[in-house]
Amino acid sequence: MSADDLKRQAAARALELVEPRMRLGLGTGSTAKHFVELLGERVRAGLEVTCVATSEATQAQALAAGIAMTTLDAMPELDLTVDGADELDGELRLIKGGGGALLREKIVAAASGRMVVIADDSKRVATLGRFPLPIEVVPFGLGATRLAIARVAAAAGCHGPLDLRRSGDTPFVTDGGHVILDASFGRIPDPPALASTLAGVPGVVEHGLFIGLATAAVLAGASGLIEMGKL
Ligand SMILES: O=C(CO)[C@H](O)[C@H](O)COP(=O)(O)O
Repeated sequence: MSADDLKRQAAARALELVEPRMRLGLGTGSTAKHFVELLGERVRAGLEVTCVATSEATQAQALAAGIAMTTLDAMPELDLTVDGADELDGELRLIKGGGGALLREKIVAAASGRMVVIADDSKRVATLGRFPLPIEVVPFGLGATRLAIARVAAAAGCHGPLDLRRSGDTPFVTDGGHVILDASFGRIPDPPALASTLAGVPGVVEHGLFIGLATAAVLAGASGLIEMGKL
């Protein structure tokens, strides 16, 4: 079975959690894309839900699928968000932002009563950090912000290059107009400590550590689905 088949299986399981009239957050990335596709099928068959997207890409996909979309201004509380992840550990702590949507993803997850992660089981790790941690920063003062991040990260036991994410020849720009530094730490010994110290750096808009946000996960692997937390 391909990784894409596994992602779709995880998405299909999460779809079973959706009930009529729910307020949903829709994630970003290849796994979340399966969920939106499957949700669209249910909506076209008569299911009523209202959704908020975590990126312009997901917004466009959902609208094309016929899903009713709104904003967090009109609907500031959501019942359930379903999103992918780049890594998750045994405590449902995540690294997100591989697709560059971490800021909106975190805002939407924080506005949701539940956040369910869908992924193939390759995303499960014992210790976060193998996947480079995306850190969204404002372009102004990038050099100073990068240095400040390196200093606070080192104090939290994290060392490694902070690479400006590129899209071809130019820096990758997020939906919010910011840029991303991908931090190759290899291992993050204390994710909550790093999360809080990064949040205090001027110029850092958001980082991809999601701590205490995911309430459950569905991981699809060759031997079936593994569920973590309370679905
Ligand atoms: O955080 C994300 C986007 O910002 C994605 O959820 C994450 O990158 C996982 O993507 P995929 O499902 O394609 O593996």
